[in-house]
This record gives sequence, structure tokens and C-alpha cells, in this order.
Amino acid sequence: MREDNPEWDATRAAVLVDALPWLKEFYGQVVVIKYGGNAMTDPDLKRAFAQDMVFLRHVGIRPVVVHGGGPQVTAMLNRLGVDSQFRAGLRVTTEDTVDVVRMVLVGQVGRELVGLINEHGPHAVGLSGEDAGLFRAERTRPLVNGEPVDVGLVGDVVQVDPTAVLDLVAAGRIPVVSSIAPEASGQVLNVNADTAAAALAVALGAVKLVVLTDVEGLYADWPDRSSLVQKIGADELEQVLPQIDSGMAPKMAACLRAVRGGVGRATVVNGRLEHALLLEMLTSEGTGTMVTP
Ligand SMILES: Nc1ncnc2c1ncn2[C@@H]1O[C@H](COP(=O)(O)OP(=O)(O)O)[C@@H](O)[C@H]1O
Ligand SMILES: CC(=O)N[C@@H](CCC(=O)OP(=O)(O)O)C(=O)O
Repeated sequence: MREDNPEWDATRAAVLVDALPWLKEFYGQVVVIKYGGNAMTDPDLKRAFAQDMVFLRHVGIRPVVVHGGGPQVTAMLNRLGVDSQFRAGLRVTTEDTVDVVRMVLVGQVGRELVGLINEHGPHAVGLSGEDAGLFRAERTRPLVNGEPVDVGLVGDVVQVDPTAVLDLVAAGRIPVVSSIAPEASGQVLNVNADTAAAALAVALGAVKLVVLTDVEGLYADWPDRSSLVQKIGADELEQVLPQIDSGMAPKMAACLRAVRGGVGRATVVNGRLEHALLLEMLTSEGTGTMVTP
């Protein structure tokens, strides 16, 4: 029986004790977690994610969630008979599609995550870049083969007022942020969620940015699964960034922006493995790709 097995007890105790240095390091600190739409594919994964947020909150860490929802937006556009096009990893966004992006991210994906977290207690509050002046964006023209291309109503975050998020965090809440942001004219822009997470992590002085996606991390020679990069410094990442394919490109650019902006480290983790976030944050082994300053 397990109860009579001292080795099994020792293993369980070791897992808890292993967490101690990390609990000390992160206690009271803000950690920004970017939850990608590709890691939300099944209800159990979403429930496990919500549990992890509540776990972090109860051990005294301050999680701030920025969520994606690209596949969910694409599914809704398909239902409406609209094709999706991406350039440099960004959705080409028109006046019609930006309304759909906003409805799906704020009204569907954000609401669902808030609901799942709040099954554990009144912790989560949802907001978007439009709330309390959180984000200000400007239209972006990403480079494709070195040439700037037009992707329509897509923005980059150029200004962050983190007051609303800090108020929530100070009250013990878990902010859940959707990546929609107004430009100066008041027009809302579609912002890639990795980009929004990095900008927010910098403005909050987060100790760490964790990006949950559907692969183990950055592969040097994608899709060769033996080429996982476990650790990469900002200078090296900056050099290889132009060669990184869409999907990973905004993610790695976001990690670079975060660590250059003072965030202690940024990691990309496989969010399709339940509780990979807890293992990454609270065990010595870690997982995925870590970007360091
Ligand atoms: N070098 C690379 N390493 C890992 N994944 C890559 C790489 N290049 C492209 N990708 C693709 O990027 C995808 C992750 O980005 P994306 O689909 O936008 O996820 P999310 O919804 O989590 O933001 C991976 O599933 C993979 O197909
Ligand atoms: C400009 C742009 O591409 N915006 C994204 C916003 C959602 C997102 O980033 O979702 P993931 O994190 O799941 O990819 C989009 O429209 O798909």
C-alpha cells in the first residue's frame, strides 16, 4: 500500500520541498502568463489552467493572464464565411473582421477563462486594452522578406497604463486581459496576444513572462523535434529572429521585448501538457525554452 511505502512518501515530499526556492523567489511578485488559443483545445486543459492560476494566487504569487484565441477567431470567421490570412504571424484584419476578433476575444474566450477561474472563488476579473486606458496601440507594418507589409487594423502596443491591473492585483484578484487596444483616434486594433503580454509584463515590472503554446518551445531547426532550444540569450535571439517562422515569430519577438524591457526571464512552454506551467515555475528541472537577458 502507498501509505506503508516510505519511498513513495519521500518522492512526494521531495516534489514539495523542491518548490521551496521558487516559492521564495516568486512570492509577492507579478508573473504574466500568456495563454495561447492553441493550448485551449480541450476542456480539461482549460480547467487545469484555471486551477494553476488559483494555485499561484494562493501561494502568494501574483498571476496576470493575457489570453490569445487565434484558432477560436478563425473558427468564428469560418462560420461567417470569411477566410483568414496571416502575414508574419499576424492576422490581416479589416473593419469587419476586427469586430469579430473583439467579440470572440473579449466576449467569448476571455469570459470563459474568467468563469473557469471563478469556479474556485471570486478571483478573476476580465478586461481588455480598452479598459481604463490599459493599452494604446499604433498600426504596425511587419517585415516580410525585409519589406514592410500592410496587415490592416493590426496594432502594436506603444503605451501601457497598468494602474487598473495593479489595483486588481493589490486586491488579490487575477486580471484576465484580452489583446484589443485602441489607437489615438479611438479605432480599436487587433493586437497579437504575445505582443500584448510582453508590453504588459514590462509595464508591470513582472519577474517572469510565461508563454503557453502547443509546442515544447522554440526549435532551432523546425520541425525537427530533436532541435529544442532550452536556453537562449537576448543577443543570440535577436540574431536568429528574422529566420523564425510565423507563429513562433511574434512569440519570440515578445520574449525578447520582455527581457530587454527588464523582465527577469521569459519562457515558452507546452500548454497542451496539463500543469506544465506549475512544473516550469516551481521545479528545478523547468521545461520548454527560456529566454534570458
Ligand atoms: N522554430 C519553431 N519552433 C517551434 N514552433 C514553430 C517554429 N516555427 C513555427 N512554429 C509554429 O508555431 C506554432 C505556435 O504558434 P501559434 O500557432 O501562433 O500558437 P498560439 O496560439 O499558442 O499563439 C507551433 O505550433 C508551430 O507550428
Ligand atoms: C494581430 C493578430 O494576429 N491577432 C491575433 C489575436 C489573438 C492571438 O494572438 O491568439 P493566439 O495567441 O492564440 O495566437 C489574431 O487575430 O489571431
